[in-house]
Amino acid sequence: MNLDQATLYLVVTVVGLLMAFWVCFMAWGQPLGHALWAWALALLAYTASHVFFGLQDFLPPQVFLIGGSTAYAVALVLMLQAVRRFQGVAQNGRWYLAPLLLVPLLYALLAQYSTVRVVCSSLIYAWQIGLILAALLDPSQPRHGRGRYILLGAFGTLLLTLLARAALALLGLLDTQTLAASGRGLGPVFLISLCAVLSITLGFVYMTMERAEQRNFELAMKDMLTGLANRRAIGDQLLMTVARAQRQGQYLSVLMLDVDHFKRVNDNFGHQAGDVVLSSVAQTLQSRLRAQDQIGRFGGEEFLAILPDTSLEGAQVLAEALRAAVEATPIQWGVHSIAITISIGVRGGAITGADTADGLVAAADAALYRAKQGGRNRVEVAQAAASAGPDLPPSTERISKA
Ligand SMILES: Nc1nc2c(ncn2[C@@H]2O[C@H](COP(=O)(O)OP(=O)(O)OP(=O)(O)O)[C@@H](O)[C@H]2O)c(=O)[nH]1
Repeated sequence: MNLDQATLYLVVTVVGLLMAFWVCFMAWGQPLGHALWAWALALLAYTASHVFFGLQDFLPPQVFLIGGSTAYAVALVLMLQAVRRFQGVAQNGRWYLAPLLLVPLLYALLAQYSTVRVVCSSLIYAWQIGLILAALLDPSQPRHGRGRYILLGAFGTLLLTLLARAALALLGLLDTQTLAASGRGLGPVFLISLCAVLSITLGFVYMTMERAEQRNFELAMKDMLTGLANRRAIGDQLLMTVARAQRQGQYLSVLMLDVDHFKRVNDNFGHQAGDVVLSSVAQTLQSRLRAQDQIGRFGGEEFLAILPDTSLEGAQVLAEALRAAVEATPIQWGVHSIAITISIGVRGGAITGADTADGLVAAADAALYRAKQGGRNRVEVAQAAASAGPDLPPSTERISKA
């Protein structure tokens, strides 16, 4: 492919600088350790490598080849760092920095062996990209997100291009002498490299935005202390589940759970201990629910569990199991073992068209109230009339007003 080299390098340089500028713009206001800053630096190094090659008519061959190749290795090191910073994980060992030494040495020491240099440099870059791909495929990291797939595709293409370059050079199908003397003939490689760098930058920015969106969603819907759904999220969930149960004529049970004498925990051991107790109780409860069940923090030390397709008897058995599990799991706080119990109100069974989310919660709440009155650490079932409301607690519109 005959491409005007000067134009190509100019395009790559301008596009590289523009992308670096936009990534800096997005990173503005973030701490310097933020992944976007590392990515912006990577783009600058990538651009610098093409500036070196673009100045090939004005620089001695050794200078533009060593400078350009080393800057490219720097760009890949920084991209790996950016991915690891994004993941909040440190890269193991220091081996990933080796190309910063190997590449210039390769070009300085093996000046006359152009084929060896092209093959070795391609393999070194391919190894660097392999490290980035391994980081992206790290099983300890979340495996979803379209940005990650864009990065995998683009880095994968780049890796195959470099391996093909090494293979062609080895087979004598690439004129490495001309490459070494002038850098000419690199056109197709740089064109693919430009497309790949555009794609991976798009993928990286997209990945960052996806995570910001996910964090915002979690902030809006999750209780930060316990990690459970917050009141709004569990309320929304209940509205949807009630509508579905009514449509499909299914059972639906609701549990209202409240930690007994929680104020004493705060008073005796401090607020921090109270927080630990709450998150530990939340974990115990959640670990005993089925996948289809939902639980959320409804108030200070109060939890709401939604049990779709569950009869009253089933809900009673589960409530008793939850009560026993919390009682059997004292919470360690320094040298203290804090014994915790919960009281549970159950509203279970068939749902009619007249039932509402507020009504179910109010009925479970009334049953909880009786469990507290009855001595705590017990399960009480809502009476049939409870949802009509004779002995309901003051606020009976706890979902629709949430
Ligand atoms: N540590 C901590 N305490 C909380 C949190 N939210 C609410 N509380 C406290 O929970 C306590 C609830 O006290 P009460 O409503 O009297 O209930 P209780 O002591 O559990 O008594 P019963 O429910 O009647 O058994 C209050 O002291 C609140 O300050 C929280 O997020 N962290």
